[in-house]
Amino acid sequence: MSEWVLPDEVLANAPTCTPRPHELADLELLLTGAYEPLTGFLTAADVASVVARGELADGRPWPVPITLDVPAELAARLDPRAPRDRVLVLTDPEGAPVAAVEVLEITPAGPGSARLAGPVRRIAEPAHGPFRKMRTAPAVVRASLPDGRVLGVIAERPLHRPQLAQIAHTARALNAHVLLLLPIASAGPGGLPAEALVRAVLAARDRLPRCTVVAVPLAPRGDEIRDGLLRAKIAAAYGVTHLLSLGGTVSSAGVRVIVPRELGYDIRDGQWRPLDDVPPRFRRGQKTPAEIADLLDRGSGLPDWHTPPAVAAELSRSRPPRRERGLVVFFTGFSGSGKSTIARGLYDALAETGERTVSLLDGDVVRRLLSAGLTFSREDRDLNIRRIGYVAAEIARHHGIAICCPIAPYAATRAEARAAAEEAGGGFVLIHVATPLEVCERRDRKGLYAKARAGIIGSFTGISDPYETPTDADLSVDTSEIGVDEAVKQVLDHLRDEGWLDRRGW
Ligand SMILES: Nc1ncnc2c1ncn2[C@@H]1O[C@H](COP(=O)(O)OS(=O)(=O)O)[C@@H](OP(=O)(O)O)[C@H]1O
Ligand SMILES: Nc1ncnc2c1ncn2[C@@H]1O[C@H](COP(=O)(O)OP(=O)(O)O)[C@@H](O)[C@H]1O
Repeated sequence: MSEWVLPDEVLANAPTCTPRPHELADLELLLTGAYEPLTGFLTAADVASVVARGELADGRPWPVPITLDVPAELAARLDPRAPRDRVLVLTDPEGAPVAAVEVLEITPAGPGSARLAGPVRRIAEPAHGPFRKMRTAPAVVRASLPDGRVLGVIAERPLHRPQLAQIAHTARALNAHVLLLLPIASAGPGGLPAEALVRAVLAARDRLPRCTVVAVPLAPRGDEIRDGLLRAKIAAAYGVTHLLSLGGTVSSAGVRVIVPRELGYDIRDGQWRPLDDVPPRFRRGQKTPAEIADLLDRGSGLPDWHTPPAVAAELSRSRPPRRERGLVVFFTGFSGSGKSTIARGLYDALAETGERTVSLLDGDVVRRLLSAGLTFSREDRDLNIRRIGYVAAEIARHHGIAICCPIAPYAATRAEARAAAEEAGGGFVLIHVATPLEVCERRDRKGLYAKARAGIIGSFTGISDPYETPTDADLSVDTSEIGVDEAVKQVLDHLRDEGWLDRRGW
């Protein structure tokens, strides 16, 4: 790492900041040497050069900008020209100091934000984070590897039988030691939490050749090619000579990339072998991630021929069947469209079966208690929906069903409610009660449309205030030509079809 030495009083008086999760992950990779040759966050010249040419300003190849953005008012307290006033202490989310950055450059980075560049130095070993003992530094890993070839495998998804066969075959063919790299910085594809991914991969360990396992705080940045190059660079830092590509793009950056042949399951003898070697009528293919997710959601279990039972058990523990998971049923639509009426019908049906605990976050009750005092301005409507979304997500976290029926006119806030439920491990079913405005206005149960037309009440949804029609509704119900029972039935059928409820009738 860097050579500079800081007096304690400089550190003690330095401002502090908790970087965002992906910046903390980058920080750890900088500190452990996994980002060799980088020693700190990149300067603007380096960033421009990396973006334009995939190399640092001095010409050394580097695929991805590694940057640190902080609030502008914090940056204003730093002076890159004054050695005693240019140190920023970086803390973990609990506020414990982890590292110091010697800020040599400050550039604007969008409204209210500044980008800092400069070398980093470790202050204390990080104390928290799952699988900490597996986060061995690259130099330590390299020293522990046997001589000869090292086959790197970046396990971004759980390892099923075909991948296990590919790893075993390639390791044998190359006569290589296997180094399994487990990305742990963010949830994996399909929302599988990083800890669950690690458990699922480790559940297959007895089916792997002898191997070294390392957890790496590596998160994708969304650019497949550059992400692939970064993965290869990091793998090389850990001592990998050959990298097995298991689906994600892996580009060569000093290591040989092996793209294995696709395998098929041969039902004649229960072996996985190259697809072309198995006649189609005896062949079963690998399941796609979407098919695997669907089997788990329905609670059907993953078949033994495809997935070792220990891996399947770990996966169904982290992604239980939908009928056991929490759920938010979120109705949206104009006033008078039928949201509350259908929601109450759904509530009664679920209460009758006793299958799940159900909470109805009734619009009137919400506005009287949870959101008392809020108006119908955009800000207050958004806050109202955020509060509903928060409570509903907590209900889902504890495996209950929450039924919500606000107008929720803005797509972005509905998306926030969906994200909150999913983050809590629950499902989110958005039901657009798509009854046309004219029908709602004709019903005018509370006389509010008449008042809105007369201008007695302002900002009325559909009349003098916007309603963003959902483009992401899971179900749409128009109540203008069906009765209440039929509307409730459509919702129940959908929830049953999608596996959220038992098929048992009532
Ligand atoms: N300006 C204005 N715009 C829309 N609605 C109004 C307004 N003023 C009062 N009401 C009554 O409040 C109910 C909507 O409240 P919500 O909490 O569902 O609205 S929002 O989701 O926060 O937009 C809604 O009740 P429902 O008919 O049950 O939807 C209206 O009766
Ligand atoms: N199929 C249907 N589903 C729901 N409500 C219906 C249906 N057909 C007619 N209605 C009537 O429409 C009105 C809907 O009002 P409400 O449920 O309070 O709407 P919202 O909660 O969307 O404001 C009620 O008077 C209800 O009886």
